[in-house]
Amino acid sequence: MDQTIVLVGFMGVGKTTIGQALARKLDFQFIDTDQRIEAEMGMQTTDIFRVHGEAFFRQKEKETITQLVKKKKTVLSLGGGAFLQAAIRDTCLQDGIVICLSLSFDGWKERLDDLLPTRPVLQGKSLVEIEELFYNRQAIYQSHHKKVVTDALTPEEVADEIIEFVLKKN
Ligand SMILES: Nc1ncnc2c1ncn2[C@@H]1O[C@H](COP(=O)(O)OP(=O)(O)O)[C@@H](O)[C@H]1O
Ligand SMILES: O=C(O)C1=C[C@@H](OP(=O)(O)O)[C@@H](O)[C@H](O)C1
Ligand SMILES: [Mg+2]
Repeated sequence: MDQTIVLVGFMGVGKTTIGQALARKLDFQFIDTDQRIEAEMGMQTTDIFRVHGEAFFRQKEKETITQLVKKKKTVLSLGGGAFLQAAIRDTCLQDGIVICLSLSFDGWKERLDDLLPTRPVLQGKSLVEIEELFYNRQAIYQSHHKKVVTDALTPEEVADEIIEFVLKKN
């Protein structure tokens, strides 16, 4: 099993945290596409959105993911908006094993205060608007090979469930 494992799901669900645990357990390279874009631009995501705009970020996201998904023995954690683009969904489903991380809105709400400062998409929105975004976004995450509900699991346990799936699949 050497295919790239792609983690998708709404912001704050745990893609970056679980991706790191998963890569360590599999001895795969870990790449977070937001961190990759931030390093390349020398700016935080929030500043990229503010200075260059969301369309610019989405274009960078597409270029970055299209290239990285071709790698082997890699865990690729995407940003929560990446699957808005059909081209990203298609390339990830074709070249990678796509794992959708899912969390209830009640569970997610507990993380809101931690997420607000670093997630530009949440800024200036009321809780009702955020809840609407949470549910509206769910449709794009239905493109996957496997879904893991993470509410009652630690990052390590989620990683173990993903490993069980990918080993069975191959
Ligand atoms: N399974 C989990 N249980 C509890 N907290 C978690 C879990 N996964 C992630 N977190 C916490 O949720 C927050 C967002 O995690 P992060 O990995 O940045 O999400 P994402 O990359 O999907 O936006 C962090 O504070 C992280 O520690
Ligand atoms: O959902 C989104 O549109 C975004 C999610 C973020 O990543 P996380 O899902 O890792 O928070 C990051 O890519 C950017 O702030 C936009
Ligand atoms: Mg992340």
